[in-house]
Order: sequence, then C-alpha cells, then structure tokens
Amino acid sequence: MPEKIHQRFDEALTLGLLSSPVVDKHVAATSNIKKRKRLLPPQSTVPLTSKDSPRVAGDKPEKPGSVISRTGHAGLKERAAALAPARKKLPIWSHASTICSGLQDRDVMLIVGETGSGKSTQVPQMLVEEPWCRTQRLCISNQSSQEPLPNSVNGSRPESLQIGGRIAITEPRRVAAISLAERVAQEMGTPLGSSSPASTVGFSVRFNNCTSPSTRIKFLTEGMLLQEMLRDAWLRDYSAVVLDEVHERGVNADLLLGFLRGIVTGKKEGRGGAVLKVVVMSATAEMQTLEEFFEQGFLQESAGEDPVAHEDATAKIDLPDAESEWSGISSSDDEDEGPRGNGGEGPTTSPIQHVSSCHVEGRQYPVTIHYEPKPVQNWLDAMLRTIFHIHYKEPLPGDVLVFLTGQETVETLEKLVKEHEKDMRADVPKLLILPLFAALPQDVQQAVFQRPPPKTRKIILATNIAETSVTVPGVRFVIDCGKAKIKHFRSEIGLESLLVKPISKSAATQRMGRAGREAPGKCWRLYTEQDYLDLPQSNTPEILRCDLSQAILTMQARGIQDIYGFPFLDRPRREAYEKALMHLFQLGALDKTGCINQIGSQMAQLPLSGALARTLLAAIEPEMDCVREVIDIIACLSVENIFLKTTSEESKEQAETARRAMYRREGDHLTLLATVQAYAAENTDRKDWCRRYFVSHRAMKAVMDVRKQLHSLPLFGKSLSTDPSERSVLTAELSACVRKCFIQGFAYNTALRLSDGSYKTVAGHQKVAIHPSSVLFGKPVRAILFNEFVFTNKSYARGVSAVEMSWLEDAWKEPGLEDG
Ligand SMILES: Nc1ncnc2c1ncn2[C@@H]1O[C@H](COP(=O)(O)OP(=O)(O)OP(=O)(O)O)[C@@H](O)[C@H]1O
Repeated sequence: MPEKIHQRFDEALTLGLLSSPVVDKHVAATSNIKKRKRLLPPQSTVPLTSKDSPRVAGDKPEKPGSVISRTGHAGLKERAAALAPARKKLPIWSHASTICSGLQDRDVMLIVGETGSGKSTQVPQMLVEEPWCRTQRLCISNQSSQEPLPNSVNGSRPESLQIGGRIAITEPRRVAAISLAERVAQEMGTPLGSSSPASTVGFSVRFNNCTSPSTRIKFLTEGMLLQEMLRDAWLRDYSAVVLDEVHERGVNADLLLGFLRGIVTGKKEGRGGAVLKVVVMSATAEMQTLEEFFEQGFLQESAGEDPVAHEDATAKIDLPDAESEWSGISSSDDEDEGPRGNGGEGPTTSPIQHVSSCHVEGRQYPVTIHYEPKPVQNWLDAMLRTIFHIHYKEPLPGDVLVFLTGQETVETLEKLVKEHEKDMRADVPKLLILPLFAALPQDVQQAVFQRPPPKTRKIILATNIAETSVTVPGVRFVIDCGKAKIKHFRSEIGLESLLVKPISKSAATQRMGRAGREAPGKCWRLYTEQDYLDLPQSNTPEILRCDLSQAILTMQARGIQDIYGFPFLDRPRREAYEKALMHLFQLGALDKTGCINQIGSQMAQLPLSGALARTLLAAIEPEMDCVREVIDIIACLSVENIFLKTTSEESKEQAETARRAMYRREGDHLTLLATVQAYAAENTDRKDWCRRYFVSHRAMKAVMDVRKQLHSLPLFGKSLSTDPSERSVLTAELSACVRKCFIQGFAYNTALRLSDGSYKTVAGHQKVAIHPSSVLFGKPVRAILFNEFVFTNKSYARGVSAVEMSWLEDAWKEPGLEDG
C-alpha cells in the first residue's frame, strides 16, 4: 500500500472520520417489512388533489447549475476538499488497504459490495497512485507482440513502447460512464476530460471521446473498450481495467472477461511483460464462479494452453453440417436450472491462489422497502398514485426515480403525471418531470443530474438505464414496476425482440439502491413481497439469450480463430454459434472457410449494430452510391422516434395531413429520409417546423448530431459532403438503391405476403403483421423488409419498406442459406 494512502487513512482514522459501516437493518429484512405500516393500502386511491402539502425540510434545494457556479467561485480543489469528508464515510473506504495490498500481490481482484458502498467512484482513485500504475517504457519484439491477438500489431522491428499509466473503468451504459467521470473529476479536483490538458479524469462513449493526454482515470462503456481492443489488443494504454457492474452480464462484459483473462493469465509479451491488473466489481455477482473462471485461466496457462491466445490453424469454424464435438455444459435451454458453468471447463479443484477478493459490507444509508399487499392490475395507474402519494406526503428535498419498462411507458406516464399536475393546488411544490431512456440525446439524459429549482420535486421517469452505477443527486425515493424489456433471440425464427419480463432479485436490489445514496431512502415495489421472493436471483446472461452474430464478429475481428474455445463464463449452445455463423455468412462478413473477411472487419469497426453496419457498407458500393441517404436513415433509427405520438383522433388526423408531404409510398425508410432532408433544408425556424409537422425537435437535433458523427467516420475520408442542407432528389432509382442496401443488412428481416394478407418471414417462416405505426399499415405490398420484430399482442414488423421479389432472390442467393 503506498505511503499516501496509508497517510490519508491514518489521518482519517485519527480524526474519527472512518465511521463503521452502517448496516442497514431495514433492507432485505423481510420479516420486518411485514410489520411495517404500509403507506399504500390495498388498491388505495390516494387523492390526487389532496389538500396535504409536502413538508419542506430545513435544507434548501440548490439552484440548477449551482454546483458549477460554486465550483467556479471556490475552485476545483476547494470543491474536492468539501467532498472529502463524505467520501471517507463510504463503507469501501475502510477496505482501501485490503484492495491496494491485494492488487500488489495478485493481478486479479474481485470486489463485491452493496449498492452505494463506493465501488465505482473510490476504487479507481485508490489504485491510480499505486506503483504498478505508472507508465513504463518497454522494448517489445514484433514476434512476441503478435500474441494474444494476431492482428493487433504492425511493423517488424522491436519497438520501444510506453505501457500503462491509465486505469479503465467500464460501465454497461453511457449515462453511468459520463456521470461517474464527472463525479470522480469533482472528487479529485480536476477538470473533466477534454476541457483541459491538465485533466486526469475522462470518459469515452459512442461518438464522444472526452479525454486528454493526461487522463489517468477513464470511464468508458464496455463497447468502447472492445472497440479500443481492435486498435490495441494488449490494452497498452492501461495498467488496470476495472469491470464495473458485472452482475448485469451483458454480452460485452462477458467478452471483456474472456479477453482480459487471456491477457492477465498469459505472458504479456505484447506489453513487454508489464502486468495488467484486472478488478471485477459487482453488487451481487457470484464470487466463486468468477474466482474459478480466472483460476482456470491461470491453470490452463501453466499447463501450456491459452484459449484466447493461441493461433490454432486447425481450429477452424465448423459450419452447420460439421459433425458435432460439442462439450459445453451450459446451454440456453436449461439456463435457469442449477448453477451455471465456468465456460464449460468444470469446477477447479486447485487451491485459489491468483485471485484476491474483497467483500464490502454495508451501505451508507438505509432504504425502507414498501411492497404492494396484493398484485396490482394496472401498474401505470399504481405508479401515478404512488408518485402523487410521495409528493403529498414526503418532505422536500426528495426527488423520485421511477423505473419503467421502455420509452413508450415513460412517455405515457409523463403525459399522465402532467395531466394530474394541473389539478394540484398552487401552494403545493411544483413537479419537474424528466424522462430518461437510452435513445435520448446525451444532453437530455444529463439534465436529470441537475438540481431542480427551489420548491420543486424532480420526478425522473427512467428505464433500466438508471439501474446501476448512477447516483442522481437529490433522489430519496424509488418506485419500481418490477419489469424490464429484455432482449430475447428466438433462434428457430432467427429474430431478436425485446420482451417485457419480470426483473431479477439482483436488479430489484440495484433499483432500490438508487435511493439511500445521500440520505435514508424509501423504495416502493409495485409488486407483492411474495412476487419478489419468486424472482430469479440474477439476470440470465445476455450471451445465452441473444443473437451471437455480433459477439462472433467481435471475437474474430480481435483475432480469435477458435471461437468455440473462447472462455465464456457461461458458454452458449453450439446451435446458437451455428445460427450466428450462418447469419454472418449471409451478411457477407465471413469467407467460405468461416473466417472474417474485409467486410466483416469493416463492420466490426463501425459504431453500429452488424445489420446497420452492413447496410452502410452496401451504400458505399459504386452501384448503390447512396451513402448520404442511408446515413440519414440510420441516424433516425439510432435515436428516439422522430414522429410525435398523437393520442386524440383529432391530433392524429392533423398530424397525418401535415406529414403527408413527407410520407413515401415505398415505406418508412424513405419517409424518414424525406423528413430529415426537409428538416435540414429548413433555415428559418426549425423548432416551429417541427411543431407544424408533428415531429420531435429533440429527436431531430439528435439525428443531426448522429448524422454529423457518421459523416466524419474514417471510412469515408473527406469524401462526404457535410453541407447539412444538401438534398437528394428521390428518384425511383435512388429509392430502390436505398432499400437494396437495407436488404443487405436486414435479409433475415424480410417477409412475403400470403394469400390471406398476412406476411411470413423468408428465413424463419414467422407470421408478422405490419405495425400500425408504419406508413405501409393497411397498404398491402408483395414483400417487405423491416428493422424490428416486436411482440405485443401479436408479432409485428416495425420500420417497414416495400421491396421487390427479385431483390430478395438476390439477397438469398448465397449457397446453403435458402432454408434459413
Ligand atoms: N453524482 C453524485 N452526486 C452526489 N453523490 C454521489 C454522486 N456519485 C456518487 N455519489 C456518492 O458516492 C456514493 C458511492 O457511489 P458509488 O457509485 O461509488 O457506489 P457503488 O458502490 O459503485 O454503487 P452502485 O454499485 O450502486 O453503483 C453514493 O452513494 C453517493 O453518496
């Protein structure tokens, strides 16, 4: 443990600043919960125009932006000093010496700690001054630098390279990466990211790299670290990688675990032997499984195997007709039955010796949980009641964070709350309602972190993007609907969709943990206690329920030839690999031997899904030549719905009439294009233009932003015009080219019309109907392509365009693909 940390700790201890962890007796003490008085009686209807006003407690809410102004006045260092006492009270603080010394002795550490114990903000700060975290200049021979990922290094002579000096902390979502970077920069008294060359804390998310040459602590999304590994598979910039919120078990986290295990357990030739420390953090992860996973890697390395590193020419990909030699033990069919495996390698019996661990007990503030006495029939209605119950009964300051399932439910509730707000008495504090979902632009997402105006309560209506790692200042109350949209791939029909499903216990704990971060909190679960007890312990890893195409592309682009040997914590079924390989083959991303080709490599480098990346690459082809048009459509598909939702029949009709000029009979893709181009050509008042055409101004601003980012991709060099108002003449030929490009990316999402008027997908023979939101709804065409498969009361195709049969025949010409 470095001297500095010892000193800081000793001082803190002497001053009595290190309070013993506050053990929350309320949380999860389910027997106590029954005895507690329920604030919401069964199906109670809390009057929405209650005469009770919230009690306003002593401390005044700050003005919006007051943090910034205070920072401006008092200086960054002063602000950091003001935050120090609170940091020292965090439960993790008393574990600093265990964490630092554990990582001096060993290269892998697992940290499990309750929500709000200080993992994400404090661990990077504890490690950054460690001796092993200094930059080193080392000589690396070309031969050795070819491992573990063969395509990672250029040049033929030994090179002297700078290794390490930075810590990467990965987050599953950009909103967490950005807000944590901001917080840690404040705590360290440094400017953030690219705002100053002296900044030591930064972040990197899609389309926004906010770092400086002196960045030492870098928060980034898991996807961004995988992108960085394309350029440098050895992660030479870093001395440590901290994987945060691993219990979420997204595909990218699982890929990172496998890649990092390869580096940390190997000889690290490409790093000149410099160690890479790996810290895996979670509130609830199964520690033993992770320990076994890493120990197994060390064991294999000492036995001369290296599943990630080796370049085994014989380990080529088996296409579906190959004989099965499958020995994986974990499968998506029985994913919820019994403990999951450690990559199919069986439990290790060796003594644990390479991995250290740290359990951080306790949270800073208690959170009281309220359950519903009986199942709620209409949880949106229950949400509304609970929001106003809190507003009338609970003191200010005390903002509310509400967890909903998706953009649609967020917008519906937003409207309902606004309607009911009109009935509030004038002396009742105001509400500031803020939506928070993934498709929102970054600045709108970040608005939730601002303090509300005085005598105003912030109500944040969020999806599960606010579930982990996020501290929203002011939030004391959480309302949890107990559901989330979960990605689910149905391999038999080859389509992925988002389904609304109950969350896991671990997700419920995370949601609850968003309260109680600055003061004691309360969490209303809109389900019964028994429903909670019946929830699965943890989320089913995404790798077991998603289309593996993207994961395989990621592996292959990073030089993994034996994709079946890649060390996944939970290994998907062989069938899932085979389906994904077929899909990649159809996309043209693999050659006939199953190895990644140039198209595949380019796809992997683009910050887009595989399907959109393929569409974009098709648009560059000289015979298509419609890249600017395709970019405009992709930009629309990357943000929230650009068309405003209409509810009344009257407004629906008005919107239909106004938008008619943009509607294209070819379908939604060309309609989006026409709308973007009309908006871009508007030079006087774009906001007013949006109002007249029932288009979301917020969404259009985001479209223009994504459009700009895509125009500046290195793929295009300087060849793309950046004149925003340049308009295409939408000829029949151009319209056909655009749709042909989308077929290249979305061939699996194509369907033919049957005699009864319904549609059946070409690949999976799944019946689908055109979604009512499509301009083609009620307008039969022979064949369609669509962007999304959604299942509500029936299966729908959303984002639909008409296509020619001959185009589909061309798309499905490749050998062996006709039977899907
Ligand atoms: N932006 C912020 N504003 C105010 N306080 C914050 C902020 N970020 C963190 N904190 C404080 O620091 C504490 C620790 O946060 P941190 O994110 O490090 O915890 P954690 O253990 O990683 O929690 P989780 O696993 O729930 O993300 C919070 O409980 C809160 O008191």
